[in-house]
Amino acid sequence: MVNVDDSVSLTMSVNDESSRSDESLKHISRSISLRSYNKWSPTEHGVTLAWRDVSIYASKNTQTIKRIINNATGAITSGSLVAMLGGSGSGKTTLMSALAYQSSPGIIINGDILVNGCEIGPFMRRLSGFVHQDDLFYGSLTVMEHLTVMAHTKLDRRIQKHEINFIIRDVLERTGLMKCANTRIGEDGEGKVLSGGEKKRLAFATELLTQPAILFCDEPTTGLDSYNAQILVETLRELALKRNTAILCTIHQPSSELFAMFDQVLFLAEGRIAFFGDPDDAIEFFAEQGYKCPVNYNPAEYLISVLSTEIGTNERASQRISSRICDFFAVSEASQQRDLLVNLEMHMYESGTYRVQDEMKGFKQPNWFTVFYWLTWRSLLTVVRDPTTFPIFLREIKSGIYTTDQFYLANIVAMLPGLILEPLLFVIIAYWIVQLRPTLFAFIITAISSILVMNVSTACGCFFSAAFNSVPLAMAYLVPFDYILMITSGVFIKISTLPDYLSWIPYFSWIMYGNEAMNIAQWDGVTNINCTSLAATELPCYQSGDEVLQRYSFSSDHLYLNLIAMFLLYILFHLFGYIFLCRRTKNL
Ligand SMILES: Nc1ncnc2c1ncn2[C@@H]1O[C@H](COP(=O)(O)OP(=O)(O)OP(=O)(O)O)[C@@H](O)[C@H]1O
Repeated sequence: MVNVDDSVSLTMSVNDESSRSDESLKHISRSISLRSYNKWSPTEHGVTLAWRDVSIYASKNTQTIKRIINNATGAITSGSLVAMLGGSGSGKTTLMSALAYQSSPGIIINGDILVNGCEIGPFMRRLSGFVHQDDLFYGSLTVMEHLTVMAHTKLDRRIQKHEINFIIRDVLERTGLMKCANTRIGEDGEGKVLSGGEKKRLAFATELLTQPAILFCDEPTTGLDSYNAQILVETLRELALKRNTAILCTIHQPSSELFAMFDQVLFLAEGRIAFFGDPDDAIEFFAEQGYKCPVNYNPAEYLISVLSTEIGTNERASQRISSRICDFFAVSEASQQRDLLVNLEMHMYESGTYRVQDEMKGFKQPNWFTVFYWLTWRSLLTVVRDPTTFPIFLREIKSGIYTTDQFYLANIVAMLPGLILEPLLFVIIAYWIVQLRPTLFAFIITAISSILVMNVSTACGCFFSAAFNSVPLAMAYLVPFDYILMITSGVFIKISTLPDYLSWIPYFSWIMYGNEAMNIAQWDGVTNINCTSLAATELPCYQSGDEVLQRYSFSSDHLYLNLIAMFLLYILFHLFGYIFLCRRTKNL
């Protein structure tokens, strides 16, 4: 175990060996003073996120592997606001996702990524927040409703209700959203809803609920005008300073003012680091390489354009330029300064035996039923106000807010009231208009059968939606499946006349079960059907209810079996739906 004194003396010895300037010593010892090394406690002492020789590959299949990041080394410390810049496709999102432990399936990462001398792992979900470029929300909820659900599903279970309310108010104030607390989030293209800037701030507010030690933001200013972009970066700066949070943002073409607001800037070119240091030093470094930013020019835009690969005739020449700049940076003073900090972290990693669990076990997940309750509440609001979308579920599952079973059950429970009330209302109205059998028993069986048919149909829909990735594909299978079950429901074909190889199909037809149960309720025990009004027609005359049932190959003995069969089909479809949903979230 390494203690504070060891770490400081280690800094000194590293410093002596490398004969670094006083300034670099000051820089390093500033980060050391933020924490002690005899206990792994990023939430208490702040974080240093360091990565060394990180290469990232994407594999489409076993034959094709593409290198996206090439030997990147760097570190960010608590309280600093760092921007990652580079041309489109230079690897910003890929590197940031890897640092946040949020890489997609098929991405291979080589190299070391450490938080306070510990290899990153699933604990990053607790320790960090990730603000995605595209804001996905349940548009039918208000800002307050959204934050309430998120707070109850993300925060420690021991936090009291009044404390949760205080935390929500605090993040609303911090992000300037107090005035729109009761505004509907809304979908794009709707009337009076949150603006783009407010939605972006809501995405931050959601992440800030857990007070993350590290915050990753993927292009937070994209889509905002320069005024809103500046306000947002100011909010981030304040957060870094006051809460000691380490913040890493990827950013596209920031204005000169925005560029100067970052503590450090990291330039990527074709997966390599072209510069990492102060914004002013970046301008100076590029000028030393012969790329002096012209007066009245936006420096970030100019430096990115120097590093960007021009497609076409100049492609090779521009690749050579960016590669040369990366080579120069690798041996520059700024790079060596950064390496000191990274090497120290690596030393901690190699010699320390930190117990990540000690820090993480202090956190108590909200209990299963609390999460289930809040998801059900959100689903109910959404069902009543607006249907929802799948991408939000995938994102929230990926960030570990809840589990698939909680989500699936919550949605079933939220749908139930509608799926009971709707068929019940239909039966109450239609039953008496059509003048069906006027007994309470017949009425109850008809109502129960209708409710079960409706629920099994929805369960079947859930199963198909979970099993297929796209609506058209799900429909391509669902529609013929539905027709087959309808045809074999007993109304169109006498079931006993089906050929042997098709005779099993009605067993899967909940429409047949519902139809048989309702027919039994109407005809069982009827003995005297009056056929006089049919005399003039050629329709056959059935004298008793039994004869009617036989006409459809139904049997009055099957009444309760039909109801049980529909219930079993309901369970079966939901079970398969759940299994397929789990399959789709397995590799997230
Ligand atoms: N899973 C993947 N499989 C194959 N290639 C990938 C994968 N992810 C990223 N890439 C490729 O890696 C390169 C870098 O992508 P990345 O999204 O990290 O770039 P970026 O700098 O964030 O770009 P932009 O600014 O346009 O969002 C791109 O060429 C992209 O096509």
